[in-house]
Amino acid sequence: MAISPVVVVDDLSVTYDDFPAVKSLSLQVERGEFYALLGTNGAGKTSTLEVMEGHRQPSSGSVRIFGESPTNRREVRPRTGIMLQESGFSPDLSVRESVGLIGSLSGRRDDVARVLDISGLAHRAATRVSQLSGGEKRRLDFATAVYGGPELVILDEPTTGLDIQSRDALWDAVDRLRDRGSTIVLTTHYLEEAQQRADRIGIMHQGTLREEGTVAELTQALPSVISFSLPPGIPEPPIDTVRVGGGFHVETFALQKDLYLLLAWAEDAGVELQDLQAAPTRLDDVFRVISHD
Ligand SMILES: Nc1ncnc2c1ncn2[C@@H]1O[C@H](COP(=O)(O)OP(=O)(O)OP(=O)(O)O)[C@@H](O)[C@H]1O
Repeated sequence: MAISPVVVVDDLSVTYDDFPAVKSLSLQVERGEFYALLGTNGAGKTSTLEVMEGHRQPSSGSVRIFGESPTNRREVRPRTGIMLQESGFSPDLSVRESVGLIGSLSGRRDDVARVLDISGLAHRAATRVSQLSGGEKRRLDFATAVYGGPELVILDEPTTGLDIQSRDALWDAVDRLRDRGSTIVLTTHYLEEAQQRADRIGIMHQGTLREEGTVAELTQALPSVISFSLPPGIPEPPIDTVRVGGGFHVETFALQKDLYLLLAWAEDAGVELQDLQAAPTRLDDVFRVISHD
């Protein structure tokens, strides 16, 4: 029997007054998959996630989570952990009490001390929420989302405002959830996080999904770049170059072959290639092309 996708977004539109924020968006996230939804500011990512979370009604189209409407809280909530961009905690509760309370409302079970530990909040367990720093509040958001190891975890810009150690700790915790089979939906403006971790990436711009695929699929349409400088008086190498500033760029779909040609020429001519760099196409490059208009 085929396993149905965990998230199905079908022809979704979200309109605010007359403004179309999400336009006919369709995507699916399979069980165990890590899906990153990327896009420019205002592309419609949060609006899409809010419908997935059951916090917003679609203007048209539909979203199904585990085959159910996201507003069917009894079915969906115990299986879904959500880290919003902003969430409301009672300022007078301690961190331990907040995780225990919100965790138990999810209908899942867990050991509060364990959750505090993986979220980097063990040393703040007795601190009141009102006394947490911005980064510590993000960790608390994360703690409540991963409480009980939900089957689906939705993370809306989870690492914004976190220092590098906290980011590493957060991704370690997400890796452990994935090892146990959880499905992850992420939005982030840190493209390298998506490039390193996501199985598939969707790139939104102005309300529509412009591209979708693995990192390899998304980057293959754009060339890799070799860049270098030459000492004065040296003739140009026998491959197509573009002058950029004081140096040269080679745009290529055959990185290994062209790099070899360049290095062989430099070796034969006794030329030192200065500032040599050979970079495969990055997600940033794809993102820039898509979000140009
Ligand atoms: N409640 C609202 N009322 C009116 N317009 C809204 C509302 N919420 C969002 N918008 C508009 O809808 C568009 C999409 O917003 P959304 O927050 O979904 O984008 P986003 O991709 O998450 O952006 P960012 O990366 O900046 O968080 C934006 O132009 C935003 O101004």
